[in-house]
Amino acid sequence: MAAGWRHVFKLDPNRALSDLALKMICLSETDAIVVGGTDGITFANTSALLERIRRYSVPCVQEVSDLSSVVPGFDGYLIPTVLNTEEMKWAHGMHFEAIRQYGDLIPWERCLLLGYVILNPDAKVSRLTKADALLQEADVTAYARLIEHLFEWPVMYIEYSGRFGDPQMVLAARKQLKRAQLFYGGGISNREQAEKMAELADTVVVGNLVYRNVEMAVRTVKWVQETKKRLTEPEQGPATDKADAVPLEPKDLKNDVKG
Ligand SMILES: CC(C)=CCC/C(C)=C/CC/C(C)=C/CC/C(C)=C/CC/C(C)=C/CC/C(C)=C/CC/C(C)=C/COP(=O)(O)OP(=O)(O)O
Ligand SMILES: O=P(O)(O)OC[C@@H](O)CO
Ligand SMILES: [Mg+2]
Repeated sequence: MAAGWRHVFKLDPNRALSDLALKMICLSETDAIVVGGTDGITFANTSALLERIRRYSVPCVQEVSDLSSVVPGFDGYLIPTVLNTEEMKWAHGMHFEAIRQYGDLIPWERCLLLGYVILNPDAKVSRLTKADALLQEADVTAYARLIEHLFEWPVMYIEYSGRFGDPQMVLAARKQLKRAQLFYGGGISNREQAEKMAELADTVVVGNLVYRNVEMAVRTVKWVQETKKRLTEPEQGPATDKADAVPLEPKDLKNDVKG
């Protein structure tokens, strides 16, 4: 579901967004919109936001943080699980309860597990989940290895929600992840920050900036996409002067033929 996402916006149903700002976000050419937040998320405000986003063709998924606010009709469902918490309910307790009650109704093929490592101790989500957010690089390395090799989860999410994170921490995760997709989110507010995290993470999440400066938020799409393009497309060498180029001999061509 999320494969190929380079940039996503996370919109909070508990915050006001004008029609114009929403239009700018939906037409920004971001890869997807994630609807979710930590507090004040209800069925009513989530469905109202989904209805407004559905005026546009951008893919839209819900990040489930509370079972009572799951709304049918999203393209997919992101299911967070927190690794660096000591409270079992945020790791898999609430998930167990959800599946115990509604297991027959869950569209599994449209659900994607996000393995959160929360690194900002002052974030709401950190306080909510009682995360041990004061980690060392070696801890992040270990969590990344756990996700990549033992759990074989699809996504590791480095979460700094509300403040820009330490690129060294993201790099520590990056070095371990080949199969799993790396999400980064937290405090992206300018070009330098967007480009830095786009160099390290597979998917960059922009949230609060939408509510502070929507024009700047829209520009992060281009900065992330251009950084990714620069990293994947080999640099063009100096143009060859055709007059100096040595023509291929028939034997060279023959050597190229397989079989
Ligand atoms: C019929 C139909 C559509 C069915 C779908 C059913 C479905 C998808 C079921 C899901 C099954 C399932 C296993 C659900 C899990 C249930 C659950 C409640 C799990 C708990 C998830 C969890 C660990 C939540 C903790 C909070 C968290 C990690 C939130 C992430 C989002 C986040 C950090 C947002 C930023 O929040 P914000 O408010 O913006 O914060 P700031 O103030 O810092 O900006
Ligand atoms: O809101 P910001 O700080 O941009 O963080 C984005 C996202 O990671 C929040 O879950
Ligand atoms: Mg927020």
